[in-house]
Formats: sequence, structure tokens, C-alpha cells
Amino acid sequence: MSGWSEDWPAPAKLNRFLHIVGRRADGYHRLQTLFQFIDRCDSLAFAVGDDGRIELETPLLGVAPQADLSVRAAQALREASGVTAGVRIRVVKRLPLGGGLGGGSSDAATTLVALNHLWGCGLDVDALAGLGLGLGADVPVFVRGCAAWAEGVGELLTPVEVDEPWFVVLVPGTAVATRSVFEDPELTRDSPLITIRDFLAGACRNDCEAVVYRRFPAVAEAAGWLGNYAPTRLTGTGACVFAAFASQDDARRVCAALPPGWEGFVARGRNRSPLLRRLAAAQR
Ligand SMILES: C[C@@](CO)(OP(=O)(O)O)[C@H](O)COP(=O)(O)OP(=O)(O)OC[C@H]1O[C@@H](n2ccc(N)nc2=O)[C@H](O)[C@@H]1O
Ligand SMILES: Nc1ncnc2c1ncn2[C@@H]1O[C@H](COP(=O)(O)OP(=O)(O)O)[C@@H](O)[C@H]1O
Repeated sequence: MSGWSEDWPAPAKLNRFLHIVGRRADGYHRLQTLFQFIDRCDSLAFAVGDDGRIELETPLLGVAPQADLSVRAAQALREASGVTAGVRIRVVKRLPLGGGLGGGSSDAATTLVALNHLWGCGLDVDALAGLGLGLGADVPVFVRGCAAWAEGVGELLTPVEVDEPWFVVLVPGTAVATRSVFEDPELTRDSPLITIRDFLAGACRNDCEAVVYRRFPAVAEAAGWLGNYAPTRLTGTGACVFAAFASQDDARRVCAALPPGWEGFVARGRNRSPLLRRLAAAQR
């Protein structure tokens, strides 16, 4: 086995808005959303081996190693590329599970991009994004690494450049299962299509909020508290909520005022994922 690689970042994302605009024949919901990265990341390291085994050194509580999205990504890449090498994977987890920050999807994307390089698979970014889509709807945007306007179930991506504010992100102590939100009979499923111009004019929201705030009072309470400082929105299907601020100092002041026992952090919006910079450095 070779030594451990240096760290590879797996950033979180925010859904700056999320509209549900219809449903596919297979029951999946068609969305419109804008994905932007934030500079809050899990960190992954890899030790390539020649015994063909894919192993996770850092299993998550409640997730079997074989079900971990980093392991599933490594397996998918090995099958698609035909390489016979193995790998040990180490994840320093900073992103909450079931928080709507896409941590699992981002871990999968970073594994695909890093191992494509470390194993020398030679797949191009379209092939990696295609593999990622088989693991989760949010994986392709993390593989491509550009903030994006997304349609379909999140796989039809158009890169965008939008403002990169400082955000306060609150992490209510509860995980929201994406499936349970999409199954709720009261979910809005018929939002009209909007344009990027509508988004820029502020004509957007997150259609999951009513359902999530009703079912998870702790999320509603977090949104209510942050809403006293700035317009607040749910990311994805939650549980995290966020608000934008003009400066890091403004965002820090709000975070410093969090009630005791509440969790939150300050992070900067990013149109380019730090994963792209890391890959470029590895290729130099
Ligand atoms: C809606 C988003 C927005 O970012 O929510 P978050 O998960 O980030 O909160 C994501 O696209 C979520 O993508 P992902 O987290 O990969 O969802 P999956 O695990 O594939 O979906 C879990 C279940 O939710 C339902 N589902 C998911 C996505 C979708 N567009 N329509 C659906 O109906 C399906 O029943 C699916 O089996
Ligand atoms: N490496 C991983 N990191 C986080 N969650 C994972 C991972 N692998 C599998 N999962 C599973 O995926 C679920 C959703 O993960 P996550 O991406 O954190 O939430 P969300 O999709 O709400 O942003 C988790 O609750 C967990 O069961």
C-alpha cells in the first residue's frame, strides 16, 4: 500500500432556492434550483493499495461502511474503469448528516475525482458526473465544481456566476430524510418555471419549507430566530437554514448571538468548488 494522500476537500452546497415544478413518471420530482458551494468542507484522504480492497477507516454512526457514499463511489469507479487497485479511505466529517448541505454527495464526488487521478483511470468529467448521478441527484454538480442553475432532478446543469455572500448556516439538531419530504401529500409540486432573472430579482423560495417547518419544529424555530436578522431559507430538504450577510463581521456577530446549545457556522459562498483547485494542484 502507498502512503496517505494529502487531503481532498468535499465542500457543502446551499440550494439558494428550490422549486418543485413537476413529477416524472417514476415518481421523482422535477426541480429548479441554484446550487452554490460554501467553504465548509469534509476532508478525505486516500491510501491506494494493490490488493483490490476498498475500505473505509472512518465509518459513520448509523451508516454501514458498504453503504457509505465514498465507498460506493470508489466501487462504481472501479467497475466503470476496470482498474484492479484498491484503496483505504479516511473521511474527516464536518458536515451534518441529513442537513441539506449535500455532505454525502460531496464525499462521493470527491472520491470519484480524487481516485480517477490517483488510480489513473482517465475518465473525463462527463463520465465521472454520469457515474455520480447513479449515486445521487446532487453528485454531478459536486463533480463539475461550478455553481449551477439546475433542472430535471438536478442533473441538467448550467454554470452560473452569482454573488458570493457570507452566510450564517444554522444546524438544528435533527436530520431530515429527503424521501419523507417528497412523500408528503401537502408538498407544493406545481411551481411555475422561473428564469435566472427572476431569481436575481428575488422571486423565489424553497417549496419544501412549509412541509419541513410543520414536521420539524426545531427547524422552524431555527428559521424563525435567524429570520430576525436577515431573510432566511431552508437548503434542500433541510434541516439546515441559512441567511446571507454583507460582511464576515456581520455574519459572525449573528453567530455569536446564537442561543446556548444551538449550532451554527459562518461560511462564504463560492462559485468554484475548492475540489477543482485541489485537482489542479495534484495534476501539476
Ligand atoms: C432535493 C435535494 C436538493 O439538493 O435535497 P437534499 O438531499 O440536498 O436536501 C436533492 O436533490 C435530493 O437528492 P438526493 O439527496 O440525492 O436524493 P436521493 O437520495 O436520490 O432521494 C431520496 C428519495 O427522495 C425522493 N426524491 C428525491 C429527489 C427528487 N428530485 N425527487 C424525489 O422524489 C425519492 O423518493 C428518492 O428515493
Ligand atoms: N459519506 C457520507 N456522508 C454523509 N451521509 C452519508 C454518507 N454516506 C451515506 N450517507 C447517508 O446519506 C444520507 C444523506 O446524507 P447527506 O448528504 O449528509 O444529507 P443531505 O442529502 O440532506 O445533504 C445520510 O443520512 C446517510 O444515511
